Amino acid sequence: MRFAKGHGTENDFVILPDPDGEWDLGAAEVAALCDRRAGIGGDGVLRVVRTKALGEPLEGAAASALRCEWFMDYRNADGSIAEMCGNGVRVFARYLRESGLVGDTVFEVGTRAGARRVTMEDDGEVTVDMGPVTLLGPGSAELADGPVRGVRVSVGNPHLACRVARPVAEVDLGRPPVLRADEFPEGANVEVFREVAPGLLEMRVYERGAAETRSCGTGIVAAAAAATPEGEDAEWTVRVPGGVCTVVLQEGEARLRGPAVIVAEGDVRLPVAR
Ligand SMILES: N[C@@H](CCC[C@H](N)C(=O)O)C(=O)O
Repeated sequence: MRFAKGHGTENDFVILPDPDGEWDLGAAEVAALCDRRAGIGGDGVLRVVRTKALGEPLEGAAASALRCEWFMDYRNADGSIAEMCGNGVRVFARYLRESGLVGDTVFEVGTRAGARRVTMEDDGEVTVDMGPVTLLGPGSAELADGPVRGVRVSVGNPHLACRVARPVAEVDLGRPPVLRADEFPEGANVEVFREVAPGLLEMRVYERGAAETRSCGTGIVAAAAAATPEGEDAEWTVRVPGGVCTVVLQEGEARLRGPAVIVAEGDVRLPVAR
């Protein structure tokens, strides 16, 4: 099967073109592809499928995706399904453009969180209209080095964004955060962030379905929203281990801008032997 590999601020993905929905991709296959020793390696898989060939109902928040030609079928490295990926959707857009599947510089991509408009910028970056960002009240988690408190945020997918007083490099993200089931029945991505200067955040993330990653676009938006006084608009630059993105928060919605590159293309055997 053909594949490509790409990343956005080093949040890296295996891209599987499956325009007509011929692959029934199971969790074990996704995990094998994302394995960094026995597979290709990645924080997740982006299956590139025509929305009409997806083969699953798109209802509720996902329904607006029905108007999009292309759908980003996102899988975490452990094979679980996620609603949205802010770095992934930029990489997905880059792949659609580079492979000639889309000719426009502004277009929409279908996701399980709904249609997301992407803009290919002249400087090589990609901007995504991330849709509504919803603050859901306080939440908490137990990290390897102690408890943290934060804000529960939905960016289409669930987050706990925690402001910390110390440099984020000092936080131990070596073990999966323990979350409360009543706060996060579907699990969550956990961000720790610190305001290092006005308008500048540093952030690290432990992703649901993966582990600590070098970046998380929806997590960057969640941290920016948690750092902003409620009800206000704001613009943030967010520094993560894999690079830098910017977030504009306006009237309860977010726009995320950052790099997205394709680094390799080739053939992979499915199933990947482990
Ligand atoms: N890395 C992504 C988020 C991927 C999904 C996440 N792990 C989840 O399960 O919600 C991003 O850039 O947003």
